[in-house]
Amino acid sequence: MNSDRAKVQAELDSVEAELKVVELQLAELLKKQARLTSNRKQLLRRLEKPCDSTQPSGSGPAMTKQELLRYEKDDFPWSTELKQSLKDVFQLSKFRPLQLKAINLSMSGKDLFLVMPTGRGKSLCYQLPAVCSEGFTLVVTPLVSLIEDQLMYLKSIDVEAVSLNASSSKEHAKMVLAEITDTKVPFKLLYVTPEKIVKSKLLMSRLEKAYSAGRLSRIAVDEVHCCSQWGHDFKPDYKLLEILKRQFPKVPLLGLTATATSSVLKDCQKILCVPEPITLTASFNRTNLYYEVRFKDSNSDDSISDISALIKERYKDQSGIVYVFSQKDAETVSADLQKNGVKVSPYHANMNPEDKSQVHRKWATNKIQVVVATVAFGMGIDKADVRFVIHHTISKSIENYYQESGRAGRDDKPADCIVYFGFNDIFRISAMVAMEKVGQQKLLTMVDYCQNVDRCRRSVIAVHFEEAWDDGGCNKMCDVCRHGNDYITVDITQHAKDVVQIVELAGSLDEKLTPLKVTEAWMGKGPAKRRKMIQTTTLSRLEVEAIITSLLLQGYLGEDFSFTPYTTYFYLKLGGKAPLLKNQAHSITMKMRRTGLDANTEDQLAAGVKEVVVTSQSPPPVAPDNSSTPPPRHNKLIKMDKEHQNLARKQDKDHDQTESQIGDDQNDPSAAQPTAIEVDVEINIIEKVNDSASPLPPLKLNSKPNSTTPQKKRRKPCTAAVPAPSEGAVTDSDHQRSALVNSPSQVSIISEAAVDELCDLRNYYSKQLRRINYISHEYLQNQGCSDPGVLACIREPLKSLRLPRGSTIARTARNLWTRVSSRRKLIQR
Ligand SMILES: Nc1ncnc2c1ncn2[C@@H]1O[C@H](COP(=O)(O)OP(=O)(O)OP(=O)(O)O)[C@@H](O)[C@H]1O
Repeated sequence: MNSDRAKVQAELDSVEAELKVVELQLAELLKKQARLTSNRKQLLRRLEKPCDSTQPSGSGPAMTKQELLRYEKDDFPWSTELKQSLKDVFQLSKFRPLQLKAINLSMSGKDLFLVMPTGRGKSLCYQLPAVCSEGFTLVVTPLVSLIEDQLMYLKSIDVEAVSLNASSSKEHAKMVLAEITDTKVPFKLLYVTPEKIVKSKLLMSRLEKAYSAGRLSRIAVDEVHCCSQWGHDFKPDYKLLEILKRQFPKVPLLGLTATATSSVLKDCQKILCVPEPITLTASFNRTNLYYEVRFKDSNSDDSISDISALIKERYKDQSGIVYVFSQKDAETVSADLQKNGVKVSPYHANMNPEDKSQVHRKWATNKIQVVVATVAFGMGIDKADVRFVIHHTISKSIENYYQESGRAGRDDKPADCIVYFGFNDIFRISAMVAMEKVGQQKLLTMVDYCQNVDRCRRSVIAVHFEEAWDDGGCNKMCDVCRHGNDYITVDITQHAKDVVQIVELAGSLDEKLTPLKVTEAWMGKGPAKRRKMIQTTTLSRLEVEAIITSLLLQGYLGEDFSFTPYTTYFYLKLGGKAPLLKNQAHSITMKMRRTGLDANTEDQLAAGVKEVVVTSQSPPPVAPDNSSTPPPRHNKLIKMDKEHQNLARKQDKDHDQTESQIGDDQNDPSAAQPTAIEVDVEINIIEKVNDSASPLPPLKLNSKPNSTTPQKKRRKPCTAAVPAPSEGAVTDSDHQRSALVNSPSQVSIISEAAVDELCDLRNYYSKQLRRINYISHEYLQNQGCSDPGVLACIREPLKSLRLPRGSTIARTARNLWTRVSSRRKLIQR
């Protein structure tokens, strides 16, 4: 009954495990379906409409393409003044794409979201209307430094602008507040930080007065993506800006951003209470920027010397920025570059304001060539001739990367954006963004951008901004398009299993492994104890890291964090897709850059290719038929396989020898019995029990086999009942067994109750051994022998009391007997 239940339970467990795998596969397929459906929708939309760089918001008022085209014209009542001011005030000859349309829409009183890449001239879209309108424009900007930059610029072109922020003096604030309600208000633009709007009741009351008097002509919310938690730069005060539309419903609002996706914009629209804004999105394709990813080697990080060489040679006398991860990195990288003869200065948030503006000034006037900066050096940096932006560490998201790298080439001339991608950096950043809502997700998109070896980099960026750029438009302005398909497609299923096994093993030992520990364990550098239990690899560190990264990206591994008051630790855990690896049919591939792989490594990787190796030059080789032969593995694994085979062969040999010994025994007439019944004691399966073959009536022992595994055949009840011996003292039953003890039960092993007997024998001998051990131990100690070697030697046989798998009853019984005898001899000596 119990064995039936166990059987059913085992089957149920297996069905449940399979169901889990199917569920995961379904989830994967559903995800794929959603992706494809959305892709189809976008493509259909593109087919329906003639192609244009502007995309009216789907949520906006039903404005047709034709109607929107109207706003590109210059026959509006304000058009002449616009043209004049563009030239006279801003000293610009013509509009850039989308500027005129945005300005006309805003001048017409429409609410508008303008999504335009960094450096393309968003500011003009509210500055020019401000100059050409009555009253003033309220501009909400997140940073005081940004405000100061804008004020400086506007002052230089004689446009009156003022600001109110936390650092404004009392007198200045008083003067500005008074001017807001002055009908002869002299300024055209009022810049404020969001917290000023949220916290200053006085400011709000003055703005209400200006609104009633019709003097508040427009509201511009710069960096509007900061409203949304889904954006990469969420700022809590932005969330409270809903007050603007609530208090000033008739004033047109213009939201500006360089990086918002449509879901972020939808969120912003809701937060700002703008019911039906028109969204204009300019193409994000900065055709003059060259994108490249370089790999940092964890063994010998030579990124600094690489960067120094680039700056001194390729970018000689050209201006650039090197972005780093932390303030400390800013100092050290800057010092290292200086040592290498590059004119640089660090820049980070912890510097005092004078030092910051001094560095900014020196860089802007080309007194220093490079600023080594954290992201604090960002918004408002408007130097036209930046020829390179190098990321010493990856950014925390594609949006961040796009914006940071986008500070290059604002003058539309060619410029380079290079990122150094290091395995360890992923986890430094991951720990940093652990508390952010979608921090990990966004970081992984950046990692994917870097790990990618086959898709045009600008089209990866495009997908992120929901644009569709075809690779043809890249003009070899990214490393992938420039160097062709220099990659191999590798089947990493076995590698994945090995890595997952390492993480699984750690989990079972209640251990957490950092990515470094996983890497080292897999490369065979962990503790010897663990090394024995896992499959190690001889792949190079770079490949090992690439595979682990790929498993993280594909969801076979996941992130696990542990927080202390001072730091956040990152560990690897099993990802949601790890159970799929239990399915034999499941396979994983990854594309790996060929450049940098040495021939040996490439062979090792290629050996694991089950499917195809693709390069643009060579046709795909025919996939080997792996139905009968397992795929070759790389050297170390092959070596391990060989070791396993040798061990197996040795075991077979031992087995044969033992069998032949048994054969010899069987030649002994006293032992001449029908063939011994082969019983796998561990799983307790009785192949066949021949009742009639029993020469002696079977012995019935009370104790039952300690096994839960179902048995194939019920044994016949035995008649001769012998009570089990009690622990310690020699009992009557011990004496009853004397026959058994004095001979290795060669007779009983072929009886129909052989298995029962064996188990009972085992119990019996076990107790005997324990007793003998105890006595011998005492005895030896009494004799003054406490030599640990002797004691260990006595104890040793006790450790292996479990019967080996595949052993015959005869062999096992004899083993036990030999042990008992040898112990006895030892005591008697
Ligand atoms: N029509 C134009 N013709 C030539 N230059 C222009 C034009 N419009 C703007 N610019 C210049 O482009 C540069 C960038 O403009 P602006 O600072 O407004 O960009 P932005 O889109 O706001 O960038 P960011 O997102 O970094 O703030 C400025 O130097 C500006 O003078």
